[in-house]
Amino acid sequence: MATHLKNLSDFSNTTVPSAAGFRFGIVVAEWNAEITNALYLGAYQSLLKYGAAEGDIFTHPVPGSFELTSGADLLLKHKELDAVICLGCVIQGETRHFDFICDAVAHGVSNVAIKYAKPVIFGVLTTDNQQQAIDRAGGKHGNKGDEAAITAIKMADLARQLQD
Ligand SMILES: Nc1c(NC[C@H](O)[C@H](O)[C@H](O)CO)[nH]c(=O)[nH]c1=O
Ligand SMILES: CC(=O)[C@@H](O)COP(=O)(O)O
Repeated sequence: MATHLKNLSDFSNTTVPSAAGFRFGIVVAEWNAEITNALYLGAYQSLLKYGAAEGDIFTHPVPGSFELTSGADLLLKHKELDAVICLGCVIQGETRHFDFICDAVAHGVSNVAIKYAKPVIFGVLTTDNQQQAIDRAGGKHGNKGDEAAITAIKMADLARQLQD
């Protein structure tokens, strides 16, 4: 379903488990900071809303979305976490650089998730222009950060259920 048909912050049709006791890493790209800061705010507030403790949320900036993979890997290597949320915003420019970054990050975070058997959430906007990003970072289509946080909670809860 395309985002314009589904608000990224609407979870009225689903059950969100409690986030209490889960430990979350968040890596945030500094590129397009006005967008990624909004994504972070949405994700952080969503984690708290569903019961995560402030002391269980570990946030680290990285230069750009390409470094989200390395950031997630370092967090999982050095900290006991239940999930990592990767937040970034890649906006099409004049060259094909956009394609390479988006592809690298999507595959990269997936590989980190498999490497550590931990949920690593792809909270990265990949847009044609700035307005599309604004619309998905707290604008008319909601906040991708909210969606990423809820996804992290659900996946951490699934992992805990399967461990028991
Ligand atoms: N153009 C965007 C970038 N570019 C930077 C890369 O992510 C990376 O930091 C650089 O290539 C050095 O490795 N990053 C974004 O997050 N968003 C962009 O629109
Ligand atoms: C996604 C990018 O790296 C891009 O915004 C950089 O812009 P350009 O392709 O014009 O160099």
